[in-house]
Amino acid sequence: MKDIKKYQGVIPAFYACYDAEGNISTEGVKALTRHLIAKGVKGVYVGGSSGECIYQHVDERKAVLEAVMSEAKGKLTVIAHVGCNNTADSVELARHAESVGVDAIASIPPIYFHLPEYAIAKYWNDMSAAAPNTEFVIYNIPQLAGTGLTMSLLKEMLKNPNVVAVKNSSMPTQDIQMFKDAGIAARGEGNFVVFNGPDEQFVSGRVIGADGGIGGTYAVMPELYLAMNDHINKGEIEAARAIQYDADRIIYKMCEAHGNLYAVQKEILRRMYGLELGGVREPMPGLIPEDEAIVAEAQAMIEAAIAKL
Ligand SMILES: CC(=O)N[C@H](C=O)[C@@H](O)[C@H](O)[C@H](O)CO
Ligand SMILES: CC(=O)C(=O)O
Repeated sequence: MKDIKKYQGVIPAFYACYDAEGNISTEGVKALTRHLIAKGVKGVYVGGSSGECIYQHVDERKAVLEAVMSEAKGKLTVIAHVGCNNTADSVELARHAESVGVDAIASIPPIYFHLPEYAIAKYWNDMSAAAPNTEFVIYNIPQLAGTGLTMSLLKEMLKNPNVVAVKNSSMPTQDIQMFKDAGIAARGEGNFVVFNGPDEQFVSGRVIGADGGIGGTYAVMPELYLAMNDHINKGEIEAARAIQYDADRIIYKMCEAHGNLYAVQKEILRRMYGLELGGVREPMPGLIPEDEAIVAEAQAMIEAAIAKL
């Protein structure tokens, strides 16, 4: 691990940014990047679930990453999720990500077919080989990917020296401990990172050993996660927990909408900051008029929680 510090902290998952026609808006991407820099986050996780990666073409994903890099270079840690559902496209994105100078690449396992572990390892290692000077982050999100990271697969991946981290989105926080322990056993203290995935348990994840967090709701309320992180660093667990409860209530409220969570969050960013990031790509459901009250309520809850800090 060259520099563990760049992974310690709050790393929002970047939202897909579209124009009114549903095409990629590089202006939106740049504006969101500048917005997050101004909020003081540690980095961004580009092209993951929140980036609607599985609904975007390879060329679109390259354009998004280039637009992020044009604003973020030297200011943010950039982790580019490059997984596609076939190896060739993933390898192409990995090579491209290294060429634009990201800090790390990341990938989910292959989805739909439940492939043997040796095939998953080869898929990840092929991407990593296409970005040989770039660190690699395993994205474990079994409830969506359909395949979970096992200890044997992690041990196999640790043979690749570029594998420096797991972004863990499984729900048991115990998984963070197990992955961290195995990583440190192989690499030594300070040389392996685990990111907390579920935003609803950011505090728990950090307390059990996550070095930082990557999350889909950080970008809409970074102040809350930055404050939780500061409190944890100071050992102020009760204060961190109180903010976690606020964040969780806000997440549950946003999830009440008919429209997808990402659509709700982009609409809130539009209302709070004038950021024009568009909607979500089908088949994800967009907002409907009945969502108006939920969006307004969630925005008010975010503003109230920030005002309490
Ligand atoms: C399953 C899923 O999408 N997990 C995300 C990443 O880990 C989280 O950041 C969620 O978006 C967040 O916790 C809201 O439920
Ligand atoms: C939430 C998250 O980490 C992602 O968008 O991939």
